[in-house]
Amino acid sequence: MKHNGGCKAHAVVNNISRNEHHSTVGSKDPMRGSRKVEGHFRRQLPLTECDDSDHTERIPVQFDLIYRISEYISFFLSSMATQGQVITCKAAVAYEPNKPLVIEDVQVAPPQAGEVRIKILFTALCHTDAYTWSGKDPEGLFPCILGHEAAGIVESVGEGVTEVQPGDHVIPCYQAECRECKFCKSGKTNLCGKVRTATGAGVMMNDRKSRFSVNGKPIYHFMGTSTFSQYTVVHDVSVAKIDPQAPLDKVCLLGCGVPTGLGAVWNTAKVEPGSTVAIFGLGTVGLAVAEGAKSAGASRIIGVDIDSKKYGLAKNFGVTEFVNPKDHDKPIQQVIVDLTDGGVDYSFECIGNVSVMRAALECCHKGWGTSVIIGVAASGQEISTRPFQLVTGRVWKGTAFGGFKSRSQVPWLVDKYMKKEIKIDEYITHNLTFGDINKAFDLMHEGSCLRCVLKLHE
Ligand SMILES: NC(=O)C1=CN([C@@H]2O[C@H](COP(=O)(O)OP(=O)(O)OC[C@H]3O[C@@H](n4cnc5c(N)ncnc54)[C@H](O)[C@@H]3O)[C@@H](O)[C@H]2O)C=CC1
Ligand SMILES: N[C@@H](CCC(=O)N[C@@H](CSC=O)C(=O)NCC(=O)O)C(=O)O
Ligand SMILES: [Zn+2]
Ligand SMILES: [Zn+2]
Repeated sequence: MKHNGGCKAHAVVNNISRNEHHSTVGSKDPMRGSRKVEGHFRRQLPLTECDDSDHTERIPVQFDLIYRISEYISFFLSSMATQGQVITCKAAVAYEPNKPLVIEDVQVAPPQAGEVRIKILFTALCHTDAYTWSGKDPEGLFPCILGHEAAGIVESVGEGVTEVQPGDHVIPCYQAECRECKFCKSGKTNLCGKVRTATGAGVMMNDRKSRFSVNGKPIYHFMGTSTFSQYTVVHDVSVAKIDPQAPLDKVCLLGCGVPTGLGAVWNTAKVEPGSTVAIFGLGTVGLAVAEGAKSAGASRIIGVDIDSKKYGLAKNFGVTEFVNPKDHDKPIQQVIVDLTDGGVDYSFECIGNVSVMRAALECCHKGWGTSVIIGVAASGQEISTRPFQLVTGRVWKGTAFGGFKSRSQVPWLVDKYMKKEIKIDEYITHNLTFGDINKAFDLMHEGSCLRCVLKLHE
């Protein structure tokens, strides 16, 4: 007799089926159906139908456990062979601003004290990677290995690392959390000061040197993560250990864009039920703001984008109305003020355009409206408005990683995804292999691409 969905084992079967289905959407994965001992492939095991007897109901659970143990042993043995050694692997090197990334053999040194070497299995591309690659980031250094939205497995750890070990499934976090510095202890911010000077300078804290090189020439790290590499080295305070059952080809998105949008609403703005919200820019970050606002009970969620095609998609994330500034002669802030009886309660800038940041502030309601800057603007750009806008009660804020404390809260976000309480799959519009990374950047500039996930190992 076929299962009817009521048993515990069936829940596991459903979970596996769901992940298997989504992992293949839009993908021509030659590994599909194989038993590759890595991340989400574990889910692609053939499952026998379960029936109502206790015996057959337990089969998928036991199978899953056995597979997890064998996966762990296999990974442990392979990492024994590489621990303490330089690993030569493929990485995408950005040699100069805007010049195509070059996939080549890179030497990755072993982790030193307080460092973790991670085998990156999947990485997505974020607009900030393109921003730094464009040469407009004042902290941008070349040659470097970009990438900061990824998931992988710990290969080896340096001296003194206690919170992760080889085999752990992890998400590298560009925003560290040491729990000891004055930022971490303040309880007022998710920013951490422990390794920030090093990550901004493209090196590791210990010796202020890079762990990456090509034929002896150092290559800079980026954002303390450098996930466009099959192996990377990060500080231990920048590693979130996650549920090993989570599909790494999905939860890699929890390294940046999705938490940023959700957290901007939940942590930074603290949107209340019934609030009105305007979102400028409906890319992944803006759509995650919409998702967060919907879950917070916002009554109206107005999406603003110069690409009208975004509206159809945005409705699925909670956007209730859409405005294209190109359809109006009036300034966009005036359009929104007129639509909302004096302005919205909260607005979010998710583009990185300083003129739009001004509009986002000025479309907020007098007396209490709060605008949150999320977008990253180019070097030399500055924001401006009449101080009267603030004198009359509007509040201007900004957010990094949505105010989430990375090591503590990324695992919580993974659990929320596993419980289907937050979306991830819906943001993934494209899946490509690592060799197609330059094509993935081209796609990013097309309106139809939200997130493109790259598979780093065949
Ligand atoms: N503060 C933080 O922690 C983070 C900031 N970011 C930044 O957030 C921004 C958004 O990132 P993504 O969603 O990945 O980018 P995206 O490029 O996918 O989305 C931007 C959207 O803005 C729209 N747009 C462009 N110009 C516009 C204008 N003048 N008016 C209205 N809409 C306009 C585009 O059509 C697009 O839909 C970027 O600047 C990125 O660097 C990203 C992640 C974290
Ligand atoms: N390097 C840039 C600033 C880039 C920036 O603002 N980064 C965001 C994250 S963007 C992710 O996609 C951030 O969290 N900033 C806080 C931080 O400590 O870096 C510049 O110098 O302008
Ligand atoms: Zn990002
Ligand atoms: Zn800290």
